[in-house]
Amino acid sequence: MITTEQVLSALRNVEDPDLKKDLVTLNMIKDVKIEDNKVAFTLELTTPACPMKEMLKNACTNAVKHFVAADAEVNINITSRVTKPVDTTQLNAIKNIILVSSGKGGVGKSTVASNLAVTLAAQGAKVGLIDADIYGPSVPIMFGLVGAKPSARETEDGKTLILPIEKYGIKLLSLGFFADPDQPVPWRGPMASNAIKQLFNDADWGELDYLFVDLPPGTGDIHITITQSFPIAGAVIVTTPQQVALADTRKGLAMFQMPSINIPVLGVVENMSYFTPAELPENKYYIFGKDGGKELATKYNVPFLGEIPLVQSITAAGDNGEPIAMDETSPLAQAFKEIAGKMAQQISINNVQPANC
Ligand SMILES: Nc1ncnc2c1ncn2[C@@H]1O[C@H](COP(=O)(O)OP(=O)(O)OP(=O)(O)O)[C@@H](O)[C@H]1O
Repeated sequence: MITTEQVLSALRNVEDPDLKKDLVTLNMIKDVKIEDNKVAFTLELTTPACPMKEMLKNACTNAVKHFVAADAEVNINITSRVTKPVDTTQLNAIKNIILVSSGKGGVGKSTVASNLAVTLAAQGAKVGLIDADIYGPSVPIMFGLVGAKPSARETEDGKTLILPIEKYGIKLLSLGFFADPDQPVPWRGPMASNAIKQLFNDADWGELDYLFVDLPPGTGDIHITITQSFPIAGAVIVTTPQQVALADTRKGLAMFQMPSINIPVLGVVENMSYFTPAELPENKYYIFGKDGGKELATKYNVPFLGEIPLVQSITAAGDNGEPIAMDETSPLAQAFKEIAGKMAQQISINNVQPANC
């Protein structure tokens, strides 16, 4: 007769390679049920985007068969409960705020933010996206919401909350929703900072696992406001491979690592890494240089999250209001899945509670 204790004891031999603890100590094994030689339990991961899902599942099965009974039939149900940084009481229902940043404009920051958001939402995470790009908010275009206006609701204590607009399962707010798309808004520093703060504090976000923030390019007032006003889980840095872009990216990255800002850099994404013609998908032309993003990540000792090729369909999808990662058949959906997985994994590592150590 197999017992729950035997199963748990076997699973103590399976370690989460990132969190460096066994799954039982990490409290990731739930609902163990045993009937004859049938062993069922739930494996609760720290993100639905976990890239090690299959590996951990196999390791659990092997551990039960090896340490308990070779003929055990193991049935594992995988769920997730996204973790949050240790000491955040502010914006409590938002577990992880992720800044998407770039040193230069036009390198694909909004494209990366939108596609990562879509990817995580498709995997079952609760996702929000704030477009804080005061110079050219692109989220309304990328989500087919040009001209959309969010509504508001009154709370019981008389406060007015903006209701984010929901599209593809993502809650969205953009500065672009509050301005005429054809009229440039000459934001002055304090005005822009206040508007951004409102998008966080005066909106009805509900519960979110990940809230992405598409920052303006460079390093400026908005960056300072956000990093000093809210608990940030980390920053994703987007660059292209050219030296001119990398030079600016270095500055952006160094800003997050300054002791006064001190925000974890979750990793570098290299966009427009190479050109691939649709008719010759095997051919890769490194027109802007090779491995610049990877080398930058190595130099600053931060993870390299992945490469995204330069392909026409990305622009077309963005312009049509459907981020490319929504198309599961596109190789880009796979690229974004890998990047999202590595990013979420990095957040989970940073969020390990000291109590577990
Ligand atoms: N990998 C890619 N392949 C082809 N086109 C791309 C790629 N990445 C981004 N683009 C296109 O490049 C343009 C700029 O991208 P995006 O708006 O994401 O950049 P950004 O860094 O957010 O710019 P901004 O500085 O305006 O905020 C868009 O038209 C987008 O569709």
